[in-house]
Parts: sequence; structure tokens; C-alpha cells
Amino acid sequence: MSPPKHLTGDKAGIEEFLSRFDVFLFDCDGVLWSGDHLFDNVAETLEMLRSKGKQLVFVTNNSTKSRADYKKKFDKMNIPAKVEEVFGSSYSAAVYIARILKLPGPKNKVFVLGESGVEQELDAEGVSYIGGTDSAFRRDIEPEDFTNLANGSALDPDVGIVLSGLDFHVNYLKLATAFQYLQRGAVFLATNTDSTLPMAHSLFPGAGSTGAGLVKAIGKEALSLGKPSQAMMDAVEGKFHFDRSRTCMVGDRLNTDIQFGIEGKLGGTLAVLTGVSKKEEFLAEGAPTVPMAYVDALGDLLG
Ligand SMILES: O=C(O)[C@H](O)[C@H](O)COP(=O)(O)O
Repeated sequence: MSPPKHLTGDKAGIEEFLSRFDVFLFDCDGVLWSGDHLFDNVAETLEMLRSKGKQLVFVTNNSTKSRADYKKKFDKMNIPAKVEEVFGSSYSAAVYIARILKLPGPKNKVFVLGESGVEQELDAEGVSYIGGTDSAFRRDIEPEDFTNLANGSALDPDVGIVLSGLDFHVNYLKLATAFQYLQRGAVFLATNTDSTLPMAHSLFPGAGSTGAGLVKAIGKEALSLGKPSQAMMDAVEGKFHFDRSRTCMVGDRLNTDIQFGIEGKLGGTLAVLTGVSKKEEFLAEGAPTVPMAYVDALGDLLG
């Protein structure tokens, strides 16, 4: 395998690289921004790509926001983007539940570990749910909770799915409730399983970490509907109908974004060094996941 091409400062190399693709799938956290801090020249770079006739799709594993929430964030960041260009893991999970899994009612309700983004996308797909941001779960577990969870009286008999996403309010009561549903045979899904969340130019526990206690307790992994899952790639392709050989995945995390593009047999992958992964990880001898090319920051594509 040829070593990844370092495109920063290589104007001719950038032009040649961009000419290979008609569609760019963009990761968000760690590539466009860190939290509310927009990286340099991101808006100008996206505008340059649009001016070259490239189609942009924003493929994010951050399930705390819905597509509509992301559109508001793009607007706040003065980044021209349409809500139709956003494809998040909360939307991916909701589409999977509603259109692929399609459990027969009424046992197709979802118990959510996650934030508003998941709830909004489940609502949009007409999927009923409990848990999530419901403040009734934001309390300590009490002795009677153990009794009522164990005998099932505190459980909703229509719950057939547990969906685990990045949850900023995870607690023992929510974990115990989700665990009891799983013990009773609920399907175990995750919006994504990222170990860390890039924020404020640092790292914090990600969706995979806030859901790790449940995985440990139940003794099995959830089916993830976020990157690098190819269920997500198939759903994205199904919506945007692109030619995979003329499509490039741009991301900051090797084991989600770049792996997503490679396993999806896209025409190329571009790593960006402003997020989670470091170049040493993919330049090392025998590195398992190697991008086609990389830049220090997305704005470097302006040449
Ligand atoms: O823990 C998470 O959910 C992820 O770190 C985070 O939200 C990833 O978002 P992305 O980089 O896919 O935009």
C-alpha cells in the first residue's frame, strides 16, 4: 500500500486529489469544528468545493443533535448548508428502526439512552420512545426501583428496542432500566460507539463510553448504526445516490471516518489532523487503517 500523500502546501497535489471526486462526505466534530469553535477557513473551503461543482454531505456520529439542529449550527457558524445535506447517526438509527428493523407493533417502542437529537429523529420517523431526556430518570435509584424493575411493574411492555447514544445525563437508574429491557430480549442498538468526543480542543467520553456500562453488564455489543457501520453507508448512498468511486470521505478519526470510507470502497479518504487521530497512527509500519491522503487542517485544501 502506497503511503498516504501529505497534501498540506502541495497546490498541484490538492488540485489533482480534488479532481478525482464529485462527492465529499464530511465528518463534523474534529474536522469542521471543535464544539463551537470553527476551524480556520472551513466556510471558505466548503464554498470552494461547491464552486467546483462538488456535492457535500455532512455525515456525523454525534447523535445529540438532529439534522435540523445541525442546520441551526451551520447557520450560526455562517457555513452555507442545507438540512438535506446532513446525515447524522441519530437519523441513521431512526431510519434503521422504522424502515429496516420494522418490529411488529406494539412491541416496537424504544428505550433511549441519549439526547434530544435521537428523540427528534425518532419522532420524524414516527417511532415511539421513552427515556432519553425525560427528567423522570434524572434522579437517584431508590430501593423500590430495584423491586419494580425486577418484577417488571416499572417497565413498559411495549419496549422492544434499547438505543444507546451519547448521553450527557447517563445514570444508574437509566442503565438499570435499559439493562432490564435487554434482559427481557430487547434489540440492542447504538447510534455510534465512538470512545471519545472531541470538544474544546480536547477529548471527552464519547457515545461508546457513556454506553460502555450497559455493554459490560449485558455482555454483548450493540449493533451500531454510525460510522464505520456500512448500514450507515448504504443508507447515505440510498439517499444521495452517489458513485462510490467518485466519492471521498473526509474525517479526523481513523476507526470511524477513514475505516467507514475504506470499508465502503469509496474512491478515496482524506484524514484531517485537527481532531482525534494523529498522523503517527497511520504512518506507522503496519498501521491497520491508512487514509489515501491527509492535511493538517481542512482549510489547507484552499492551497
Ligand atoms: O461520541 C460521539 O458521539 C462522537 O465523538 C462525536 O459526536 C463524533 O461526531 P463526528 O466526529 O462523527 O461528527
